[in-house]
Amino acid sequence: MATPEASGSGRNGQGSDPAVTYYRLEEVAKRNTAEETWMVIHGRVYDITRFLSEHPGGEEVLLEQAGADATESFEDVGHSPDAREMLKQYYIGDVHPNDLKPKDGDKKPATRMSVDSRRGGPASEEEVLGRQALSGFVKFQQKVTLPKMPKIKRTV
Ligand code: HEM
Repeated sequence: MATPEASGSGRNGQGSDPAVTYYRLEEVAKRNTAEETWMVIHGRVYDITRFLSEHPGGEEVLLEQAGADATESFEDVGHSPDAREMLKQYYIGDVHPNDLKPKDGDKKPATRMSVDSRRGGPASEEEVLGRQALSGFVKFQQKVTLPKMPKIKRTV
């Protein structure tokens, strides 16, 4: 390793599991050849160099994803439970927490929030304008119609 930063993979504190080796995506990206092939699947880093020639789906598809996050491609293929089990043999560590995209767990809630802003997300511009228009209309209606309302005369 050239610089301490580059070898900064190693173990890392900051609320992370000390038993796990964390890798920066920058480091994973360097392992993008048939001589050294790493890939990320669901936030975990795999060294699949020795698996390349054994992959039932062929070497080429793996090399296309080498050094990158292959989660989507891996899932798109609909790999069997056996294939998922195989992953364990090649696991070398986790993606460094600072490099984790808010994707894995947070993507879906974020989408839901944008659809349903009552869950705490910021209201869209249209929604704000809509609310303002509605409240303006109600105020206008009160001003216009209330004075014209007939007074109820008590007869008793
Ligand atoms: C280290 C990660 C991977 C492992 C352990 C793995 C393992 C396997 C296994 C065991 C199969 C046989 C079918 C099954 O059991 O599901 C398979 C098929 C296949 N895999 Fe992977 N795979 C990996 C990554 C990938 C990636 C990243 C891609 C795509 C970019 C991919 C594409 C395919 C394709 C196209 C097939 C053939 C499916 C078919 O012919 O039905 N695999 N893989």
